[in-house]
Amino acid sequence: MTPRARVQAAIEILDLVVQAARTGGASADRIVAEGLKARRYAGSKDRRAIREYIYAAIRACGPVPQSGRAAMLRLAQIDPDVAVLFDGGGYGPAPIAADESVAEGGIAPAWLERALADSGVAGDDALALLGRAPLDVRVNALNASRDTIELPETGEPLAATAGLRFAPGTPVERWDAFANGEIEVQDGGSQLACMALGAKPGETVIDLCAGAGGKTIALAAAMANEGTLIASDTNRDRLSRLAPRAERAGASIAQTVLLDPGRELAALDRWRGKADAVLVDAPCSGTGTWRRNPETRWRLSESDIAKFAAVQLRLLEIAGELVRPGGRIGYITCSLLDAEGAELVEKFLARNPRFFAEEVTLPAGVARGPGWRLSPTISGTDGFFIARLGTL
Ligand SMILES: C[S@@+](CC[C@H](N)C(=O)[O-])C[C@H]1O[C@@H](n2cnc3c(N)ncnc32)[C@H](O)[C@@H]1O
Repeated sequence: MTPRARVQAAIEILDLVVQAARTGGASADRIVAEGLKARRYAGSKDRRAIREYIYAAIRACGPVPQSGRAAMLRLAQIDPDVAVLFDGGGYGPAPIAADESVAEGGIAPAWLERALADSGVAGDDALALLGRAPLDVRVNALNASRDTIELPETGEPLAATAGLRFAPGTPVERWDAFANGEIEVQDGGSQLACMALGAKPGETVIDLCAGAGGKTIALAAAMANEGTLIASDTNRDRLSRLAPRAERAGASIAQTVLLDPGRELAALDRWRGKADAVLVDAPCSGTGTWRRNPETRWRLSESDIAKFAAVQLRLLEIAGELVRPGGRIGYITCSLLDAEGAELVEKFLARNPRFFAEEVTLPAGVARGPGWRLSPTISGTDGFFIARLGTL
């Protein structure tokens, strides 16, 4: 394919991405994968180039663009190599008309950019949310150690004690060490967030929002596979993906418990007041993960933030019911909005005087209100808010 034909293919796939963002349809990753698969004539280099054009255009637009073409025209405004391909040549995009609408630039829709700035994320800190994410792995302490593991490439040690960083695109999932459960793909920020809970061998730990178990298997490693580790979630599909991952990692103590939305405590009743530690990796707006999913910023509306905060508060209350006196809650969101982080935890603490904020001191990050902040500029990781709440 010629470069201009690649740009035109990117525009067509972007149209679907934009439409899905407006209507709550499939993720950009899925649409791009399907769009590339459908273009049988595209070779591997073409596919890579088309994908890069698509994600560069997504990153270049702040608010949701009018169309795929408007998004690509925004990219053309800042990248002359793209602009020259709008020359009317065969299979390429039509030349740019004088009065054509071009998508707006920026970090995110204006209300969201303001909310981030109000939460102390502006300028370069905000821009870095749209950078390209590195590829981090966690060496699984159940099967290997960071100091002695032998891998096909040398990774850069991270602040997280078991973390190694590789260049994006490194085929770690094809390495023997991955198949053997010696390494897991996990952002360094997620690794630090798990460390904050301080799970120990022999404890009873509940990973309340376990999803497909990324953090559960890190907790099993921290617990040296000794104790009780409950992985619960309301989403059956995600939870069903946990068992094969846990098996590969040798995380034999992980037990899954499917929760009924609205009646979560029913299935967890036997651990009420008994857990040493509860991890609440709450559903959130995901503002800290735009490096991986940049189009998700087009899917958020102002009212979503209040809805997430209500769920987060409720999940903290559930965790409060599960934790034993003297136990602790680890609260994590991959959002940098205070409404889902510092302010949310303050609200929980005001309503639950039995709990208090414990000091979080991780090897990377900075204090933020009653908790801790990680971000691409602060810690070189995805953005997170982490709090550790002790109880009397
Ligand atoms: C940020 S994700 C968790 C990611 C996971 N811990 C990991 O490390 O891969 C949030 C999870 O919360 C779950 N969730 C949403 N509402 C819930 C509820 N009421 N009770 C438990 N889990 C819930 C979602 O299904 C989702 O899997």
